[in-house]
Amino acid sequence: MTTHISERFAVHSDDYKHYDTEKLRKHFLIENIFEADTVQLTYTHYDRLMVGGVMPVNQEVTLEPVDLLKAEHFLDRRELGAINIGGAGQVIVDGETYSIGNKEAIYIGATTKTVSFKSADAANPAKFYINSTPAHHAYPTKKVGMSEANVLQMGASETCNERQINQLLISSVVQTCQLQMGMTELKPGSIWNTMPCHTHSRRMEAYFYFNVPTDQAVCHFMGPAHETRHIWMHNEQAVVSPPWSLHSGVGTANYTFIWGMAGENLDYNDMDFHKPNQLK
Ligand SMILES: O=C[C@H](O)[C@@H](O)CC(=O)C(=O)O
Ligand SMILES: [Zn+2]
Repeated sequence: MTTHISERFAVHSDDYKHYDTEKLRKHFLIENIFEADTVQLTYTHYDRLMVGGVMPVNQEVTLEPVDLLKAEHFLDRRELGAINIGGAGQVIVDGETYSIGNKEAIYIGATTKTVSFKSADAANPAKFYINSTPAHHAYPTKKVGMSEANVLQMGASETCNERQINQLLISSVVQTCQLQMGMTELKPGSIWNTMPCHTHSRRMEAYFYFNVPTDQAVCHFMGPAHETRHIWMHNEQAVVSPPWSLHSGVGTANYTFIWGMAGENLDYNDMDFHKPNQLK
């Protein structure tokens, strides 16, 4: 069993505008989320949000403390959210087993000592996409399925942005210190997410795109509204959105993505909107 962890420092928007494709990808794109029987993590210095994935195949995979945290247990001063995008799985938290199926989430509170992940069937493994943030209060661990989620219908087919936003780890559903997570599903024929787009300098955000057909891609947009850039993304890749950046994408087919946020305010709606005809 292995943990792969890398560290990403924060970028200033004045620097970002001079980046070429390679440098943009190096600093913002996270290409490898799932590797069999491995904990894959990226420690970002955007609100210290960690982005990663666990895909248990042949064994139970344990979340082990990493040297970067200098903590006895991974979650001593952190909270964690996981959403399963694969087959049926289990998350074992301090000896208690939670069954987490496809599109289901679990919130794991700070001071938890042990966390491990299992798949029900190695031929159809669970894939837990993970976000973890610093936390200074221990809220209870809670499973959140689609029946507990707060579901929003957004957009319209005329503007190619008809989508369902499943707010899973949101303050009306589960108590967290700063983490918010959910999953947005684009309807067939709709390809634009988060359009009209927005910023929220109180919080950073990370997007994880999946259910992207192998011969298709998603063009993700970032930057201040007057200075946008794009990153072409493939299936099961994540992208970090700094507090100064909008985050929106257009696919060559419909797709699904998980959004996760950290920082100030647990108010999902406190966004500053940018109309399409204001973008540059
Ligand atoms: O701050 C909130 C996030 O950017 C996403 O939840 C937006 C989103 O899923 C969408 O509009 O499709
Ligand atoms: Zn946002």
